[in-house]
Amino acid sequence: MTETAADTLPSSGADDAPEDVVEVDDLRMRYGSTDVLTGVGFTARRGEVLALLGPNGAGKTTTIEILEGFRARSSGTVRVLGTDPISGGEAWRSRVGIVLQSWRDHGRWRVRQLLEHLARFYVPYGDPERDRPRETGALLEAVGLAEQAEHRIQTLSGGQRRRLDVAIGILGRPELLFLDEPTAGFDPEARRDFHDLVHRLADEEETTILLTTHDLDEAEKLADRILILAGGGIVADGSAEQLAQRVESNSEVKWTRGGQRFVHSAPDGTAFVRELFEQYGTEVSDLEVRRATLEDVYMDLVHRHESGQAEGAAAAAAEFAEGER
Ligand SMILES: Nc1ncnc2c1ncn2[C@@H]1O[C@H](COP(=O)(O)OP(=O)(O)OP(=O)(O)O)[C@@H](O)[C@H]1O
Repeated sequence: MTETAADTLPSSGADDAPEDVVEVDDLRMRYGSTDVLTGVGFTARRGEVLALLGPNGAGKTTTIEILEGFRARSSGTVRVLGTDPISGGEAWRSRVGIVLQSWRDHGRWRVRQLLEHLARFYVPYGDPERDRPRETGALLEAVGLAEQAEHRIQTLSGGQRRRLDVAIGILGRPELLFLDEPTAGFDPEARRDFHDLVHRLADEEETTILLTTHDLDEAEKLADRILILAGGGIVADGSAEQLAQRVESNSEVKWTRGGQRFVHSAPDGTAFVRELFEQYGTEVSDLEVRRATLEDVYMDLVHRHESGQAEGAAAAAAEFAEGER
């Protein structure tokens, strides 16, 4: 990332920008006679990282493509950076970053060459608040491709190509970044570097980030808020901790006493541990308490939807989101 004054100083004009970068209300999408989205609603604020989760075919890519302006919706209200994406012009597009599929068409180009070529698009849209485009050398460093700068794209590994996709997505220092399954094919180190990059973009540049992933661990690590899309609507909206509180699941308590390992499932883990210590005191060691994880929440909500309780789940989500505001 370039080290310019725009990186480190708070941007004056940004304070006037609307807090809600994405506003979606009653979004519906029908393909032929199939309703895929039947009333999606959510907002994303400046600098917020949102993970959109949901089973295969739930409509995550459809939702993102509508927000990107690549797909016309059937009905509903959508505002992205204050504009309806379907009528967003070039200036609007320059403020949005997109990481979709790999760039397969430019195999003979060199990494730096492609980035410098694409960077020209952003030159007319530079502004004092956000220095556009990023300087290529700093960008290559930020995504871990400095050593491959002069390599042809067709010689990159799958993970390196994905890093290039990310570089292309953030080249214009976007205010809003869409990432569709960004870490598919990343090794653990690349994944961690990418997570650091996402945190830096959100914290230092107040970039709003909307990502889709099937990796619940990744969603939990990256996202300020998690949205679960199932049955055509958002059935959960909140932080991982907030969602975990919604699921009535037992805590799993493990401990060792007299050289033996014990496991117990209790509705109230804290009360059980208190009793355990009252009874056995210092004989208890290696205590572990595991509460509901994001995976438990996800499974619970998606199964509830699949077993026909979708409306109840969606209504509970709306009520919960309202209570959190
Ligand atoms: N252009 C299209 N024409 C008809 N149906 C489509 C079209 N695009 C997507 N669909 C259908 O809409 C549904 C949602 O697809 P979408 O790709 O948005 O889901 P997704 O949540 O992103 O899935 P995945 O997790 O598998 O990527 C699927 O049933 C899909 O077959």
